Amino acid sequence: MNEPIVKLQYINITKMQEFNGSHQHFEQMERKVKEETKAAADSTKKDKSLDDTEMVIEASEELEVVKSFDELGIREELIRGIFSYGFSKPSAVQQRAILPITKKRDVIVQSQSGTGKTCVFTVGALQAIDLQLREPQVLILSPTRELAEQTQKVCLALGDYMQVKVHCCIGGRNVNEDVTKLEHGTQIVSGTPGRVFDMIQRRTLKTTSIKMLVLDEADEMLNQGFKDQVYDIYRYLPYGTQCVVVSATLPQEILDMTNKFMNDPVKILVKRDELTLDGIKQFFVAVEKDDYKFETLCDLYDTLTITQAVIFCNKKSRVEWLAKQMRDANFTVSYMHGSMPQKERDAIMTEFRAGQSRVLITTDVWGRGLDVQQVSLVICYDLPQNRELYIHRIGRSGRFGRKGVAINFVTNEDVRILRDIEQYYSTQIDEMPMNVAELI
Ligand SMILES: Nc1ncnc2c1ncn2[C@@H]1O[C@H](COP(=O)(O)OP(=O)(O)OP(=O)(O)O)[C@@H](O)[C@H]1O
Repeated sequence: MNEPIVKLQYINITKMQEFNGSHQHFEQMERKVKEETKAAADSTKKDKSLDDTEMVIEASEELEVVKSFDELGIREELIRGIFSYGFSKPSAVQQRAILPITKKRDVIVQSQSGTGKTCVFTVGALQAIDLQLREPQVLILSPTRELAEQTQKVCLALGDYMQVKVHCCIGGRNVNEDVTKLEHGTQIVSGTPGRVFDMIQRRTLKTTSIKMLVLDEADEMLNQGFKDQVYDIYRYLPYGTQCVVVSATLPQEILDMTNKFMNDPVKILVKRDELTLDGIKQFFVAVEKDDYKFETLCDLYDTLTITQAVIFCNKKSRVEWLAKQMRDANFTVSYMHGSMPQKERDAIMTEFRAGQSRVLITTDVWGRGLDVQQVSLVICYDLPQNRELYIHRIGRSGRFGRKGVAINFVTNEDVRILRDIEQYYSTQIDEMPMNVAELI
């Protein structure tokens, strides 16, 4: 299908330009620099805008660019929620993608990791619901329980002034809790496909009033592991349900699949050679053999703890093994994977989000969507098993314009895989410099 592609390019506007070189503004500039230094030090502050980062977005049609949240035409209480959450200005993707969702169009939203896609669909969802109606009206599906929970929290925070009821419907939790919440006024459901489908089949989750389906991390949701479940759920939704599909990576075969359930969607896409962010520096360490990785990691421990770090392994058993090795060598690390009891997973997430643990060893259960702004270093102890995962893993650092560093441990056999990733995304992965700590 040949669709017109409108290319919108946003070039860096330097801070100096804002002041136009005028001496009268010197004091103002000095104040601004001071303010910015303070803001940079407070890395949890959420007032940065990705609008002044170079971004290339491709859209399937001319899109209105809405430069402020006020201009979106959304409900007053929602605007209040957005501002009190700390968002002052929409990012590039938010400026383009929220409006078509509020106009009830089907939308495919791709943008680099950490650029604010969650806000796009949560604002869309919160605007869509009828607050008088105490029934599920929006269903948001995510591939992991932690991500579904994070999304629920963002919905609740942005919808703080709307008295909205948002339920997180995920496996590993008591079914009775779902039953109570779903039967008592839930308006937005954020969940994982297995439990959501279970609740639909039990008729606990009523689908008759659902008007919007969001597939977050859509390429993962439409992959073999989840596809059938997602289609099963889709069959229960009312005809004409609006559909929003979101991810940092959307390979062509996934875009092709969306034709089956989307109606003339607005497509906001990013070319693969624009997908890696300049703010995330990518490196490799040549370790020759797998046996040498552990020592390399120990050498890097001080660097890991400068802020927070996530270390990715490809297998759960490997996560456990590595955590034990590190602990035996007297390093403090926490670890998490998908076969741990949910209570334990929750506790580890809470600890890591609070900064009480600084180094997390994990699998790709942590690869997608999870947002901890303090993470500035990602280590691929094992290289990821596909190209998409690489983008998602490194995107756990450098959130919303912050600096990030990704370090890949590469054995002789891995070199080819890393070069393939480098070529595929037209990006640069250099040998790790000695002063890597300074980049964090
Ligand atoms: N307009 C904004 N102003 C300030 N901070 C924002 C804004 N929008 C989003 N953020 C923050 O940016 C961070 C990244 O946002 P989010 O998790 O939505 O990214 P994402 O694009 O969904 O990433 P991923 O591809 O990894 O899922 C979050 O901490 C969020 O609170």
